[in-house]
Amino acid sequence: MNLTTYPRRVRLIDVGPRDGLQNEKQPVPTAVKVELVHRLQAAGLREIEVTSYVSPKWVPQMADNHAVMQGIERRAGVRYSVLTPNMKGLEAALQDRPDEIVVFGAASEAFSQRNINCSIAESIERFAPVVEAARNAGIAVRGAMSCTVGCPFEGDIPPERVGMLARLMKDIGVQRVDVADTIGVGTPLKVQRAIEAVLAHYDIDHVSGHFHDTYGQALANTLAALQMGVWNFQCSVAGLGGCPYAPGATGNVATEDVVYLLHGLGIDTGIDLLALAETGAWISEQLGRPTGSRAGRALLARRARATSAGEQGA
Ligand SMILES: CC(C)(COP(=O)([O-])OP(=O)([O-])OC[C@H]1O[C@@H](n2cnc3c(N)ncnc32)[C@H](O)[C@@H]1OP(=O)([O-])[O-])[C@@H](O)C(=O)NCCC(=O)NCCSC(=O)C[C@@](C)(O)CC(=O)[O-]
Repeated sequence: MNLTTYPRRVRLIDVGPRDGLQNEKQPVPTAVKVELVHRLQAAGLREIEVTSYVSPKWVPQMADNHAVMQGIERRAGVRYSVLTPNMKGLEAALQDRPDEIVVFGAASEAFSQRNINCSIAESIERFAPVVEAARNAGIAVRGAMSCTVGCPFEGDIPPERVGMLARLMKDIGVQRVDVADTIGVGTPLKVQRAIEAVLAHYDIDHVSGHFHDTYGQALANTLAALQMGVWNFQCSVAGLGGCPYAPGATGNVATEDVVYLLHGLGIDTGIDLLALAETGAWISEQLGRPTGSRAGRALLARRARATSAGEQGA
């Protein structure tokens, strides 16, 4: 039997505090965001996307970026990243010393206009000085690439457009890129083609997968990316989230579900799955709804059954 070789370890970036919470209608208290970061790092996450320095008129939920960054107790070995769409965002972020900033562009013109109010070409012009200033300040730079398989306004996006965006990101000095299926319409082959187009410009160690789960394909897409050797993924605890400018899209694939898949494949993540499931249940309770993670729900239910059986046996 020809068994596929998977990476031996995988690095997960939990984007729950940022992507997960940015679309919440009710204000989420700063203290809850800070505690979420603390719980994620206690569960073993080594990369956390904490907040974004965007216009509070566009995304009110992230208006407390400074307070969140100042509130977290940083752990050695954990990388804290933040989104910065322009120089104004970077200047604000620099005061809080993130380890990494994220510029975010799109492979779709229509989405770029709706999300950041400019064309793809203009976005790259805006990002260039942001990338340069961040790198001069010793801060790493990631580039999020939205709509790499489909766009809520333009439909299917051909891989060549994704490759073109990756080249533009590379040209301005972005060190690694995320291949994002913003609205979760991708299926494994489409996702693999998008990644393949990016691999013409970035090596496999500098490409990550970011899959929303709208059509229930995110785990299959994760597996398809793993089969290509991708070993960095973004996901969101409890499956929180979605972009306010991507109508109809649901949250990211739940971190717990990805960890369950990876551990089942014998891949090391350094994450304590039960602690992560508890974190997913906790943040969902704070938001007043059940967790969106199936693995998280199942694990906690199994533990509750075991506890109750133990109590009855005692
Ligand atoms: C990019 C802008 C700012 C352009 O917005 P704009 O209106 O074109 O900006 P502007 O430069 O004309 O400025 C207009 C006003 O915004 C202020 N402003 C300008 N910049 C900032 C800033 N950085 N921080 C705070 N305020 C800012 C600026 O000071 C001014 O304030 P006013 O004079 O009117 O009071 C706006 O479109 C914006 O904030 N967009 C953010 C959209 C966003 O955050 N989307 C979600 C994140 S992306 C995502 O979720 C996808 C991802 C990454 O997860 C991957 C995937 O799944 O696809």
